[in-house]
Amino acid sequence: MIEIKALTKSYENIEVLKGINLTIENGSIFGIAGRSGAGKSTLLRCINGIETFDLGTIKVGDIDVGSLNHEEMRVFRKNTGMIFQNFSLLSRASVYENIALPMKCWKYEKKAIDKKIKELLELVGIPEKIHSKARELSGGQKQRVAIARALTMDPQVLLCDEATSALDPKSTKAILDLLREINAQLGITIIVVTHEMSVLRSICKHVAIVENGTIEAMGTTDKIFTQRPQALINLLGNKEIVLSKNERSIEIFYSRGNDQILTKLARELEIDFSIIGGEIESLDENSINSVVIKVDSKYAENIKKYLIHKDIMWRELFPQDAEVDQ
Ligand SMILES: Nc1ncnc2c1ncn2[C@@H]1O[C@H](COP(=O)(O)OP(=O)(O)OP(=O)(O)O)[C@@H](O)[C@H]1O
Repeated sequence: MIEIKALTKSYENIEVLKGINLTIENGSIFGIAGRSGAGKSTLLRCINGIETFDLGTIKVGDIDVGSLNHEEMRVFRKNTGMIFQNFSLLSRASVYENIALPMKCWKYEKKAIDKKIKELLELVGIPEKIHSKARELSGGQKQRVAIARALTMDPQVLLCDEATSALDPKSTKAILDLLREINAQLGITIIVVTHEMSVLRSICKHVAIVENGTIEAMGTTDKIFTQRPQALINLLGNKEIVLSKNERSIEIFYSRGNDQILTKLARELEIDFSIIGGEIESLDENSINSVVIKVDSKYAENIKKYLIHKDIMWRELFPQDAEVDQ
């Protein structure tokens, strides 16, 4: 378990983390979201000891990160792998050389290095690239190499700082699938810092939203995206909905198990509605998509009852100042 209590951190006189409290269970995939400058990366760097902090405690398992001396910190860092948006590879070096780096630092034998690199390249799905130069790889392949390098020391925690932000949607999906697989196969706790809602919705079970150095919302991803605390709305921006009198708007959240909900709703209740918005991230088992419908207000209560009966998450959306017939 990672336990952060009352963590504060300043750069010169500016406090960028203002009393962070956070608990992350072992083996979970935990998302940290927030606007640029909110303090997400600083928090991540405090967790793995790259950055010192002023007050509070960070415990990773039974290790009290703030109390480690130089040598203990070196050993501790073996236990936390990290990947970045820009991959941080040596571009002229080969895939083999890039992945071998941490093991060479720890003076592993060549035989052990060869074996580990072979295993890791199988795991990340690019065994044939072992002798390619890093600069010859696509973005997604580079991130696979970075993931392999981050796993060389068999860490229990993998920190991902905007790891998919530089990738196209297809590569993003492939890297997220890989992270999910690594989490399931190796039981590694993964902390994902991102500003992309689709990343949170696709792989994180729990989410914390950081605003200006404090955690303003925290909970399961389902709960955060259905209850939409103010911090999420600030991050997403409000949906613009135009309703005329006698119209209502309902947002319906669904996953792969109930992706036919709209057609069933229309057929079983014998009603018409318009689709006026939505966010379809993917149809993975775990991801939650949403669709916004506009209906005649006389159908609204029946629709809500139907969704409750079917155990489907929903919420009613109100325009700021449209004339809604309450
Ligand atoms: N080394 C540093 N020295 C001084 N100020 C810093 C340093 N690193 C970060 N900051 C400041 O701390 C604040 C938080 O930065 P941080 O990088 O943690 O935010 P972030 O939420 O990760 O943003 P982004 O998504 O843009 O990376 C910012 O105001 C930033 O300018």
